[in-house]
Amino acid sequence: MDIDQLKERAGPREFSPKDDLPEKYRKAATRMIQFHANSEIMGAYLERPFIREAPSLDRKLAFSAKVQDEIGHGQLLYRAAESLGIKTRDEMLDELANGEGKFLNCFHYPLESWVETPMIAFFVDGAAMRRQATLKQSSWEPYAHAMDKVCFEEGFHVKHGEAILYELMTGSKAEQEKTQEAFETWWPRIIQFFGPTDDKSTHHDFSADVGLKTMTNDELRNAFLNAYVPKAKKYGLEIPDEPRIRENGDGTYEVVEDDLNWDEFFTIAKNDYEGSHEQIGKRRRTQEAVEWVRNSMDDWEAKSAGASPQAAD
Ligand SMILES: CC(C)(COP(=O)(O)OP(=O)(O)OC[C@H]1O[C@@H](n2cnc3c(N)ncnc32)[C@H](O)[C@@H]1OP(=O)(O)O)[C@@H](O)C(=O)NCCC(=O)NCCSC(=O)Cc1ccccc1
Repeated sequence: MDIDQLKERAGPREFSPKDDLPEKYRKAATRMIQFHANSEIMGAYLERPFIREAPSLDRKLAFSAKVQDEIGHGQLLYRAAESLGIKTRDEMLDELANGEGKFLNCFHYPLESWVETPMIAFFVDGAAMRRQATLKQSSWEPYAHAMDKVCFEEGFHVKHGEAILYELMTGSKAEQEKTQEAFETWWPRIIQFFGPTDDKSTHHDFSADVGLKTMTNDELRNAFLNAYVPKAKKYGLEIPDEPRIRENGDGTYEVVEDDLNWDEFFTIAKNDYEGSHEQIGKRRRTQEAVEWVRNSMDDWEAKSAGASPQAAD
């Protein structure tokens, strides 16, 4: 199939490994799904310390389950990317560890205190849900299929983050003030979650033409603002003055996109931000620390393949 035929056929869950697809499509889908898989893993690394630091047993259990879910999503997505035949899962994991793998802007910043946890577990997860719900209609079937499980679990994550936000915003005055401070720091990054403005999005048009993406970055950003500005207010958070958010008079919102720091965003998108090196370094060290496990498994597999059936038993 050539690109024009593919564009004509493109639709929800239309393509799978049994189709003979042009390399341009397979590369574009790999770039997008690899980015997604990397983001799941790097998000889990930020949240992992809170398994220990959470203030109660229930919260520790919930964080433990969430981190495991996110790592599971990453693995599922590497498989969905691998099925395009461009890169193996191991190659993608190596790229993440050596700084070539790209991932979500929000996960290049440190997450240092408990009051910050709902910024990821409620707002970033809520933003992720918005986008992922649309990706259930993606044209690469293994990706759309993975989204069924990811969205199901992500729904619980958002509720978990919302419960923490509620607890903090109905807690002591100090907790409320610190949560507001965390919100002011994270809010612009969360708005940038949806990627560059449509006029600066280099990949959107092709991805939309071949059915990988179904909504633009700005459409999703606005849909998120419409749902989450009221939610933030409901819990007593004040929307910061910058970036300016316009209320359109019909219950919808828009951000003044020029108020956002796009230079910082694009530095992050290239893994060149100071925090990027720190987060990637953590991932690399963990991958190196368990190299012996991978090597033992490879040895075992090689030995099993060489052994007679009786010997393998
Ligand atoms: C929307 C976009 C991410 C980007 O649109 P496209 O049309 O593909 O690109 P576009 O031309 O608009 O951009 C130009 C350049 O800018 C890059 N860039 C863009 N945005 C970002 C960004 N935010 N951060 C950093 N870089 C960004 C982009 O890669 C490109 O760079 P390149 O030229 O390749 O070097 C799309 O790929 C997509 O839908 N991906 C699938 C969903 C997905 O990945 N979700 C992940 C979150 S899952 C999660 O959080 C779950 C969780 C929650 C809590 C805890 C743990 C886990």
